[in-house]
Amino acid sequence: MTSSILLQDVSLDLPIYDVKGQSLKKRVMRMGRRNRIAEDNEGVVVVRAIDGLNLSLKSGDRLGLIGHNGAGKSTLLRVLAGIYPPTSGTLEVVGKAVPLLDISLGMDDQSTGRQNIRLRGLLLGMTNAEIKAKTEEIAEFTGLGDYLDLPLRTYSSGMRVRLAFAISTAVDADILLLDEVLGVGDASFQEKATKRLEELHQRAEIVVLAIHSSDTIRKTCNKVLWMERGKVRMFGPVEEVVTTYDRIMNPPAKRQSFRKQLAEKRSARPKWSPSGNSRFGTG
Ligand SMILES: Nc1ncnc2c1ncn2[C@@H]1O[C@H](COP(=O)(O)OP(=O)(O)OP(=O)(O)O)[C@@H](O)[C@H]1O
Repeated sequence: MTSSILLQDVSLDLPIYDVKGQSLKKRVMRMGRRNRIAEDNEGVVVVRAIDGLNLSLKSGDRLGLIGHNGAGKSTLLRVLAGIYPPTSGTLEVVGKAVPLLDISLGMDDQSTGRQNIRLRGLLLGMTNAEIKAKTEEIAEFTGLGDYLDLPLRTYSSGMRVRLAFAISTAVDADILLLDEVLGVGDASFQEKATKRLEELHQRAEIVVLAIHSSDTIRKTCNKVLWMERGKVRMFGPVEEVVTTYDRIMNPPAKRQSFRKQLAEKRSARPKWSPSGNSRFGTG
C-alpha cells in the first residue's frame, strides 16, 4: 500500500461545554480572538484548535511537529487519527493510522491483563486473529509474568504502562502518530521501549510525531511543521525550520533558563526520549 495524508484548509473547533452561565461565558468570550475563542452558530463557545491547515505527506515522510504549548500539535495528531473530525476543510488519510497517544485508553480495571490485551487490541483495530497471533509476544514484552492473569486494578502504574505500551506498539501501522513525550515506565523498560518504537518507525510508511528534542528531529524526520496558534508558522526541510525556530524562540539567554526548566521537568517524570538534550517548545 502507498500511504498518504492530505489536509486542505482544515479547521477544528473544540466546544467548551462547561461555559453555560452567562457571566462566565462573557468572561471567556472576552479572552477573544487572540486566544482563538469564538461562538459558533448555536451559541456554543469554542476554541479554534486548528485553523485553516494545509498539509500533504507521502510514503516515506517523517514529520516532526513543533511549537509552543497549545499550538495545536496534539490536536492535529488526533485529527489525523480520526479522533476529531474536522469542523471544516477536507482530510484524506490513505493507510491504517495508529495513534500512540492515550495508550491506556479503553483498558478495563476489572479485566485481567490478558483480557485487556484483547480489549485494547480491538480498539486499535486489530482483528481477533491478529490479537490471538500476537498475544504471547505482547505478554512476553510486558515482562509481567503471572500478573497478566490478575485484574488490572491490582497493577502499579508502571505495570499498567508496560501493558498499555506493549499492546499499542504491537499493531501494524502504515501511518504512525505519536507524541514523543510518552511515559514508558522505569529505566530498564525504557530501553526496550525505545528499541521497539524505533522498529515501529522503520516499518511505518509515514510517521508524524509531536517532538521536543532537536537531536531526535534531526535523526528521525525529513520534514518539520512548526505550528503556532493552530496554524502553520513554517513547514519544510528539517534544518531550515529547526534553525529558524531555535533562533526566534530560543535566543541564547532564554535557552539557558529553558534548559534548567527542562532538567527539572525531566527529573520529575520518566519520558521516552531516545537521545539528546536540546528540546523544542515548552511542552
Ligand atoms: N478537549 C479540549 N477542549 C477544548 N479546548 C481544547 C481541548 N484540547 C485542546 N484544547 C485547546 O486547543 C488548543 C491546542 O491544544 P493542543 O493540546 O493541541 O496543543 P499542543 O501544541 O499539543 O500543546 P502542548 O505542547 O502543551 O501539548 C489549545 O488552545 C488548547 O487549550
